[in-house]
Amino acid sequence: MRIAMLGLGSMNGAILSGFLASGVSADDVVATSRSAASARARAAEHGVTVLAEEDDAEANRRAAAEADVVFLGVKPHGIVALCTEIRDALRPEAVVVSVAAAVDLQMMQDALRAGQPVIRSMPNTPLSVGLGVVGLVPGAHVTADQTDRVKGLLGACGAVHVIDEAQIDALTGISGSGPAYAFHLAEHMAAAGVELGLDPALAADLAARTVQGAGTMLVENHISGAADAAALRRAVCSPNGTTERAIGQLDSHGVPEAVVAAVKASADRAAEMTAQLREQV
Ligand SMILES: NC(=O)c1ccc[n+]([C@@H]2O[C@H](COP(=O)([O-])OP(=O)(O)OC[C@H]3O[C@@H](n4cnc5c(N)ncnc54)[C@H](O)[C@@H]3O)[C@@H](O)[C@H]2O)c1
Ligand code: PRO
Repeated sequence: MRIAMLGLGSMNGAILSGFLASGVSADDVVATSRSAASARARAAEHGVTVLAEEDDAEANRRAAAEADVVFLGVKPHGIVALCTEIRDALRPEAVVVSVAAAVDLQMMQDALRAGQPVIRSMPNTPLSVGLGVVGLVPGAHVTADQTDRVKGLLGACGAVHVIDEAQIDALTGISGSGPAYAFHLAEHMAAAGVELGLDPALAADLAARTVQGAGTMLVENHISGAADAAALRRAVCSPNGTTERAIGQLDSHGVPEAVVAAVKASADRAAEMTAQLREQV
């Protein structure tokens, strides 16, 4: 299966790292970027061909023309223009997969040739280490076989959920944006350790491995059905112990409400962006 990755920034770069680690051959991937300098840097980093728009105005069309699956990894406001740009270069059976927030299937289908298969996705950056989460919304012209092929590709680097388009903003609020919430937590746990006198490198290591361990334990218990997040949290809290005091601080500082507000804000922003993009097309 030949793969094109148009726009090799944070998200498409993370997906590409996941693909290569899961056994996709670098020879089967052609990527594009805007500048020649970033194309060289990304090619050296991943060992794949990266064409630069700066060198070749046809870079995206060339990469798309050969591909069975085309990942669109540019910012949301650039997706429709990119669809229009590659429209006539795509093979009719090539599956276009957008990773962009807010750009709905209709906007992409309208910009591509009639009948072109399109999948809207919401991935997250831990795909780079094989622990991603992806929401997939197959468009009207996608066959079950094409969905399975994309699901198989992404499923080798994370958990894939096929969902309705109406659910994608909520999924974005949890798993699309969510890695940033976990990084934010680790960032501030480490900063507190430094305030308490720890060496910054030690504090960062403690925070990172604690988030990793808690995450792995949570997923294992979730899969087996043995315990949910609340039960695992309670198991760390000895009565009148250190953690109970700490969780009391999180609760009295409004952290549970803040997390709910954060997830909703991400979902609401996605919907707001969709409305703005619809006004522009
Ligand atoms: N970063 C995340 O965690 C994340 C998660 C889920 C979805 N997304 C989605 O991924 C998309 C990209 O976000 P990102 O964070 O990777 O941004 P980014 O800025 O890191 O990457 C975008 C890349 O596209 C390149 N680019 C722009 N126009 C181009 C063109 N015409 N041809 C070729 N390359 C072009 C840019 O140079 C840049 O490298 C967005 O639509 C976003 O909604 C991002
Ligand atoms: N990053 C993108 C954003 O912040 C989409 C989800 C994660 O808009």
